[in-house]
Amino acid sequence: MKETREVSILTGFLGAGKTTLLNAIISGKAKTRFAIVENEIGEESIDAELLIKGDDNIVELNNGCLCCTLNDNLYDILNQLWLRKSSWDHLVIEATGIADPANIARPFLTNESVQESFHLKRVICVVDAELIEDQLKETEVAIQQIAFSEVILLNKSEKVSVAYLKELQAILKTLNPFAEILVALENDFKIDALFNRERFSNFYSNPKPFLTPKGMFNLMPAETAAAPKFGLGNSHRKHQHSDIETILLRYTEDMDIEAIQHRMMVFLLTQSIGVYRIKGILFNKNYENRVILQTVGKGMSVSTGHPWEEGDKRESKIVIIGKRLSIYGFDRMFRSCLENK
Ligand SMILES: Nc1nc2c(ncn2[C@@H]2O[C@H](COP(=O)(O)OP(=O)(O)OP(=O)(O)O)[C@@H](O)[C@H]2O)c(=O)[nH]1
Repeated sequence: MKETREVSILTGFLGAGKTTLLNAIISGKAKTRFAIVENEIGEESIDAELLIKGDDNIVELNNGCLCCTLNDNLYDILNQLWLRKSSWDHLVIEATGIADPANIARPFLTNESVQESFHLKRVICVVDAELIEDQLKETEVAIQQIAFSEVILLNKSEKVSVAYLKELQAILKTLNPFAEILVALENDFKIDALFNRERFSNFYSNPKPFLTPKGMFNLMPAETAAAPKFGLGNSHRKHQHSDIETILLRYTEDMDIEAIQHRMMVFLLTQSIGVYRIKGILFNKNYENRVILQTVGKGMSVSTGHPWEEGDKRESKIVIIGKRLSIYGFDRMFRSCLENK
């Protein structure tokens, strides 16, 4: 029998907890050797810096969202991974937070040569229990992600009441009655249960959401306007099939870590409408490690990242994802947090 490798696709809206789950998978299923494809919207990798480093084959794919540029890149990566298949057992593809997983799954469901070697076992959707209702109202892709998955992992459940959690499960069931819904409690991701579930054999490759309650979701039309370019090294991009855009800012000067936390707190409370996600790797020469700044909705976290090694390019990189973003405004805000500005 021909050798094959199993594949899981990890989907879920921006900030739901995909990378956090991936870290738990990598460290929790010690006997399985994972190959990981990390797809990011911006052209700069931030998530790879947030992953636990190990012997795993981690491939970063940051020159486009896999779901809209599908894509010689994925075929190249599958070929490369196949050549070194003796070093891994299971492939996990982490989609971007705004990807339609059906598009990523398509080659595994329709391309015979891919199917000969790679077996798509499941699509796992991580859901932010606190924010998903708003996300469902604002973006169609949040519905597509839930509708296409075999397993829905209701994450950040400690942030909502038990009664609301039940209500939420009923809403998710209307979007996808076939999926198994697991509730992650206090970072217990139920990894074995996640990996028990397999694809339904009769599931077609481009589903519409089931029984979407009429009038419940106000879906935004997609825009296709070209994004303006800004400055050296900074960029402003639009996802090809939605009005969600990305800004990347870089600074080589020392970032004042206290100042940026304070500034971000005020920003999140007063000005953050339309900003879904901010991820920053911050540099300050007085810190031996990278400082990781993240926001999801109005929540913010600051943590310690990997140490700076010799040869690393020492700079702060900040990615902002949302709608109708002003690169000038964000640049001004982050510049005001630089030391010796
Ligand atoms: N309170 C709480 N925070 C969590 C939980 N899981 C993840 N987070 C936090 O949520 C933020 C986003 O988590 P990520 O794992 O980076 O989310 P993601 O889905 O990979 O985000 P994108 O790459 O932007 O799509 C981080 O600050 C995490 O620490 C949880 O169960 N509870």
